Amino acid sequence: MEQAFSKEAHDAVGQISALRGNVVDARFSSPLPPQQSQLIAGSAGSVVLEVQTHIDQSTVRCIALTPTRGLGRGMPVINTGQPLNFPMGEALLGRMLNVLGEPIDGKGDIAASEQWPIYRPPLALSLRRTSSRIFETGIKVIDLLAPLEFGGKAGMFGGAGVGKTVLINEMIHNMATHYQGTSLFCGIGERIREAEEMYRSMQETGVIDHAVLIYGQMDEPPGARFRVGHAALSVAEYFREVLKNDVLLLIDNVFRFVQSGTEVSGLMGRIPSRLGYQPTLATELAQLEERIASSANASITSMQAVYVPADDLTDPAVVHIFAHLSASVVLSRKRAIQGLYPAVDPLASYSKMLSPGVVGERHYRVAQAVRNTLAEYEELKDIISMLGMEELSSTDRSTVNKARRLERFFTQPFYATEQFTGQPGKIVPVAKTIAACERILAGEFADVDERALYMIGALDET
Ligand SMILES: Nc1ncnc2c1ncn2[C@@H]1O[C@H](COP(=O)(O)OP(=O)(O)OP(=O)(O)O)[C@@H](O)[C@H]1O
Repeated sequence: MEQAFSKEAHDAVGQISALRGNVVDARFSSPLPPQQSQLIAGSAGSVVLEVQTHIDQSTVRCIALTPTRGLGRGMPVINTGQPLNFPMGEALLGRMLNVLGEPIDGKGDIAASEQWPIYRPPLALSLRRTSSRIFETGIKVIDLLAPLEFGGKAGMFGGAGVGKTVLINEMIHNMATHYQGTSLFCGIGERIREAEEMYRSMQETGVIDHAVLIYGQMDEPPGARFRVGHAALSVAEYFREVLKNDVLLLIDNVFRFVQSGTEVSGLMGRIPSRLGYQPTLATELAQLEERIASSANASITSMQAVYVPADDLTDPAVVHIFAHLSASVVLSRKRAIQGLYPAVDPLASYSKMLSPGVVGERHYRVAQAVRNTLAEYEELKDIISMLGMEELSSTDRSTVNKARRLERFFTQPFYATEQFTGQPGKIVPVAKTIAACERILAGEFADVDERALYMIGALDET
């Protein structure tokens, strides 16, 4: 039976009874620490453990949040009597922390105003607020075909190396110019180098003054990667509820959260479910995603990179993530290979905001026409590859002509890639994108070389 955290249990000392890598069993003679309790062990309490299950009347099984080097059987374990806590306060701004709330930017201690547990119940439905505002990104293809919801959850889906991280970095950059709230970046299980790069680029653009970065990267134990998302959510909730700031929560990468859950589940000896995923996948994901919500005080808008294993959009983890989002931007390898960056697949991407009531009649009409043209082109591709363009009717030829120009117009130079493309980034207001697409659809550029539309910003720059 689940017990509550209690003060009496505080400082109760147990003993390590078994140790297998990141899994530690500890025996207590006093009441067992409840699930999610934080235990400390090792010299100077350097090893942090979290209780996962009770395996019998006197033993708990824990997962380590820090490396377990130096631990051994018979060593003492101290029950802190509480779950993992994270420092909160304005002092977090401009800082980079790990899952335990320790600074990792070498800038000294953080003067926190209070400590919050990393697990908090999701906001009650009656307290949630939704809006039908659009979160404009300045990226043409996203704003037109998969507009993001202000206070909603958006996903950037893609296989390895198709541009998810670049896209998230670009959004961080674009927001610096027009977003007033706090940015919270949560790195889960990605490369350590990426954390460094992001910190540096945020310093350069000045975004860092309004940002908090929290990392559990690929070199950390699965327990740390599994819990870092919850720590970031508590910080987001603190900024929303206490400081009443709008929060932009960027997560790179949510798939790694699911994956760390799989590792933890395997370590705990649970029998895997479909494709080796943990049987608790849906619950674990919902516990994280459901906390991302907006209240009357302020909003949390989230953008999440989602790695798609083997480019398979039917992977169970990916399918579960899709279900939580109000906008899904799908990146395609085919487009990336053609150099059509950002490699957004216009037909697979989706947003529930794309309705006339939200974006307006004109935007909706243009987006539908663009989609139809691109879908027709997709269907004609087989015929073209077998018989050539000459065999197409003049109407079909005109469709292909427009679709190819639209595809090129949807490419866009990014600030995030400026160093290696040598091309300065461009932000395009959605109104200009709509007007440009109308002109392309009307056939105004039929005789213009399609390359003239490649990697430009707005049309008036050509
Ligand atoms: N908008 C873009 N413009 C030009 N090149 C790009 C763009 N987006 C991505 N690329 C190229 O693709 C590479 C991989 O991008 P990125 O690191 O964002 O991929 P990813 O999907 O996050 O990969 P991973 O899953 O491995 O983390 C970049 O280093 C760059 O060469």
